[in-house]
Amino acid sequence: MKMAPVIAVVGPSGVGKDSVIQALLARVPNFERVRRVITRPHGEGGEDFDRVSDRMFQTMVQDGSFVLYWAAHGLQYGIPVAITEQRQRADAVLVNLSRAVLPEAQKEFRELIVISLTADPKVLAQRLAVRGRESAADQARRLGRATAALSEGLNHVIEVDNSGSLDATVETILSGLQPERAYR
Ligand SMILES: Nc1ncnc2c1ncn2[C@@H]1O[C@H](COP(=O)(O)OP(=O)(O)O)[C@@H](O)[C@H]1O
Ligand SMILES: O=P(O)(O)OC[C@H]1O[C@H](OP(=O)(O)OP(=O)(O)O)[C@H](O)[C@@H]1O
Repeated sequence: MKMAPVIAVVGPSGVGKDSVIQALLARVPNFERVRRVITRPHGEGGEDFDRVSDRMFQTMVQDGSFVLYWAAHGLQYGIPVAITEQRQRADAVLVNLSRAVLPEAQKEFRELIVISLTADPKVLAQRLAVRGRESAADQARRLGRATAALSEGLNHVIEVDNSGSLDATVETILSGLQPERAYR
């Protein structure tokens, strides 16, 4: 049975994970993205996700609705089991993950490609301010996690600096993926 790779896009808040995922989807026909389940408060938008209460999230954990879940920024995030069906039909499945869950994700998905985005700290601060999803205090807290290092033992990591244009980043990623598969 076909089981396409999972491409985890990771990096600090404001680095451009969602923008890069969207740009890759626009560029490559048979990539899909995972719709995450998040306990994000009403009024805070973001990518296309399923908003649930803390209580509903706990029920979903108990019901086995997630292949992976974690807590960050005072929120809970879950990756639904439907990711398996996506992997059966797509050429790759893109997902925004916490850097902290990558070892677990590699165990779970087996074929995991990590795109680790970086950007100059000043650029990060400016992008969070422009995005304006969180309060200034929350933005500052998010910037505090900016330097978290990736775990050892990840099989396939592509590090890309997204301080420049999104187009340049997407080209770099596509060339990085190129050796194994023809995505263009
Ligand atoms: N290469 C880029 N150049 C300029 N602005 C960018 C770039 N990548 C992302 N942005 C902008 O930075 C902000 C944060 O991007 P986002 O994709 O939400 O990051 P993340 O998901 O990592 O928090 C958004 O306003 C987005 O439009
Ligand atoms: O452990 P870390 O690698 O620091 O990641 C922590 C969380 O930050 C991101 O969330 P989210 O997409 O809600 O926030 P962001 O857009 O501000 O990065 C990411 O998806 C994780 O859930």
